[in-house]
Amino acid sequence: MTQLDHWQRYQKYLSGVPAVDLKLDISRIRFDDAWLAQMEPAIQKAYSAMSALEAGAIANPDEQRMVGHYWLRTPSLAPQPELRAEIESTLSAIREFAARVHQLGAHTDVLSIGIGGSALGPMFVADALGHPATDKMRVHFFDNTDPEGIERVLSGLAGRLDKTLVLVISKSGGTPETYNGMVLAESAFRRAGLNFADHAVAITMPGSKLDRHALDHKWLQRFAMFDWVGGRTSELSAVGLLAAALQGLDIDAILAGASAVDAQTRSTVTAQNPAALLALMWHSATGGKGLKDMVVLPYKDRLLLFSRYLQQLVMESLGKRLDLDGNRVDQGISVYGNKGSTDQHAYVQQLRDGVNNFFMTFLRVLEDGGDPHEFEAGVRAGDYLDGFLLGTREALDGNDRQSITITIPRVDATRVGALIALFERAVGFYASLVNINAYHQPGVEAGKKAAATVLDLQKRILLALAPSVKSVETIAAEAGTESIETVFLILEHLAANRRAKQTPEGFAKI
Ligand SMILES: O=P(O)(O)OC[C@H]1O[C@](O)(CO)[C@@H](O)[C@@H]1O
Repeated sequence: MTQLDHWQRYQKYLSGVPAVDLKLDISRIRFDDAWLAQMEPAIQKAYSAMSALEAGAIANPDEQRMVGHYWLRTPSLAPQPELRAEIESTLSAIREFAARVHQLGAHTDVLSIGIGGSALGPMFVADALGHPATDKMRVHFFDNTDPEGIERVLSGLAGRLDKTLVLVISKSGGTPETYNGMVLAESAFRRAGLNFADHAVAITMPGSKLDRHALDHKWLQRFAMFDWVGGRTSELSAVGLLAAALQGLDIDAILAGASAVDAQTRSTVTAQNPAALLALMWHSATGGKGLKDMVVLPYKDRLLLFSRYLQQLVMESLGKRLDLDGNRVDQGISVYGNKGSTDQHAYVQQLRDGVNNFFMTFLRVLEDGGDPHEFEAGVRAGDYLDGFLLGTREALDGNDRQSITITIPRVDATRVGALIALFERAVGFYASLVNINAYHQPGVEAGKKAAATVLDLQKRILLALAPSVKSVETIAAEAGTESIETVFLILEHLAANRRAKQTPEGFAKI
């Protein structure tokens, strides 16, 4: 393809959301008009499915749930007046609560405890939009059950726990990692002579285990999560908005950015629908079978966590064994990436020259910000950054590596909302194209059950341990299992934590 061909193709397929100055360039994916025409009936079907979903259909058939994250930013679209009222009253409660906290000035820090969709969105938004000089409160996260990780965050809050507000976020209200984080936070407050309830806020479904705990212990406040919002699409519910409002971020602009993208991506004219084009490009690049990975490379430090956020949104939504008709399909698209140009000094070598098993999604931010220092005549740090992006895009293309480029003017609240909405809808469209349910996660449930089985086995192993050394095989038999390997691995962990004694012959009680 000549340089003139590139220019013409770029102009021909450029789309975007003018209301938020977002552009989508798909010209470096190798598709043609004939392929687009062939996909048109499938994408029209996806539009119909999406419109039914937005009208309140049971779009998650396995769990018999509506899927309503689009209503969060346009409550007037909610299919029932009670739902609209719930969204609006929760939003008002968030605004009022944050304003009150800021006004009282008693809290300087926020500790957000959650995992998966109850952490990745809040972490991404806090990092993308926060600034130490302007944030009204500092935000910290527990997003795991790693005791050392938790201790590290707590030590960063030492001396300020009395000024720390704790948000415990769990849609289900029963996620073990979040529960453990909550218990460890409670005990840190207790050790500091503080009443945890005076600092604690729950964000969960009404009636959940967490909701009952918060109610029983008279926590400061409870915010509702809705049954019809999935964890990975919950950033624009109380899950993400409360922490953002406390941090002092413009949550109305986040919602407006998302709403603007929603409005445009409801178009059934494919050339004017960037979310549909994105989904179609994923299909073209991966053969509709996940044959290539999605590498997400924002050339902007503030967007570093976007790829992590997208990892859950895309992979938990699209990674499915069965399609909607029950056929085995083993679907999904793998997502990874950090940021440019940093990653050019890490794995981009393989992308350019090695195995061609990916397509790139560049995120380009036009305004540089920061110090306009010129390193040489007319050349600033931001010129290097953009130059590296453009150069890498070209170099990859030159070696038959495909890419998509999304351009925004700056990383601000509007654009962050816009990016979230763009990818949420692209995921929904792609799921329709490959006929899967994007809104359940049966595989994760299996992992949770397996972990519970391991913990249960550990209890029996502890009972089987005695002062005299027993072989692993004996302990396994006494614990009532044939999984000798798992028994050994559990004992190895217990011994490393001085909860069992390991000898060459086996294990004993300490
Ligand atoms: O908000 P919850 O219910 O604690 O769930 C956290 C995460 O766990 C999952 O259910 C699966 O692990 C995610 O889908 C979800 O975002």
